[in-house]
Amino acid sequence: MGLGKIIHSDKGHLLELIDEDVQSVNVIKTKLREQSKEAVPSKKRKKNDGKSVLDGMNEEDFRQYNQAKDRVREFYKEQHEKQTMAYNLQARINFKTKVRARMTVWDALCELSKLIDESDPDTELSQIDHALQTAEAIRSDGKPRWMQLVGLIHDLGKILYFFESEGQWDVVGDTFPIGCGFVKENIFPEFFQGNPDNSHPIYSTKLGIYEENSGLKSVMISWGHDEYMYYVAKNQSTLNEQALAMIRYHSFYPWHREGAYRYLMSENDYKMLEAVQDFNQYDLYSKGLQRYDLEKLKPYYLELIEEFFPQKLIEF
Ligand SMILES: O[C@H]1[C@H](O)[C@@H](O)[C@H](O)[C@@H](O)[C@H]1O
Ligand SMILES: [Fe+2]
Repeated sequence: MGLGKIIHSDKGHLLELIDEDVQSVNVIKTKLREQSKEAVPSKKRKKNDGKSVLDGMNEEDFRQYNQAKDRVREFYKEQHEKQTMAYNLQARINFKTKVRARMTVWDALCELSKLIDESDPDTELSQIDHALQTAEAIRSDGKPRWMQLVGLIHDLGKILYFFESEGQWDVVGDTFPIGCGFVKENIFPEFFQGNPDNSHPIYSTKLGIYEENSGLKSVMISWGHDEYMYYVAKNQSTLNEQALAMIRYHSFYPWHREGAYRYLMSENDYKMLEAVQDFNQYDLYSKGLQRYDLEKLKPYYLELIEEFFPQKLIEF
């Protein structure tokens, strides 16, 4: 066992050949998690009204950034330093002025099998596994079909990595607002010291370029898979407002988990917050669950995609 088959190149972690090695690492990790669950009775995930496949997952087994590997720290140093207003404006211009690919949602999802997220301390599986785990957890809990689809595609924007990203720092990781002061509720807040916006006369103030409670709709959130996929889905699917909020804000942990940036929120954002928090449990705690067989699940999810994406070929 080892990471011999993961290629570390300037393109980041590419998963080559088969990912059997990675699978076995994850099997061991899951077993260890289960053992430690038995040994130490600790903070179990809060339950909803009914039973959930996530019941019993241990919150403290996830997002332990103080124990995270160097790759995660290094990732966030780069991300926090390079996500500037100037970069974000340019990224949006690039996005709007061209179509990177025309393909089906399913084919795009399959691309994710080549990507391991460097920013994530909780999974070393490829992103297609994570997509299926999230969608299947939502489906097993009997949630609506639109939410199952969100589970499947919430991280689909990570294909940006194969088009025109500068690395993983402008694709993955937790997100935060640009154009106003960075706050301590972000992970590794100390790394913002190296961001030029941190000493900008306006961007470094609490509200920055925004008006109090003017709503997250008008807030620029750091560019990456969430913003990108939000625009793709908003323009080309019939997904509802909650679904689009789940896609846009699911990595905005300082907001949905740590309670920060309330001063930017509108009334309506509180409704969105509830939806995003509901979604987050599936996104985060399903990482400890089993892997699924893509081919077996394909017919179910093809139908689901068709239901909400009227065109077969999507402009990415
Ligand atoms: O939504 C998640 C979350 O923010 C994780 O912390 C991050 O590592 C992933 O890249 C992202 O997809
Ligand atoms: Fe994500």
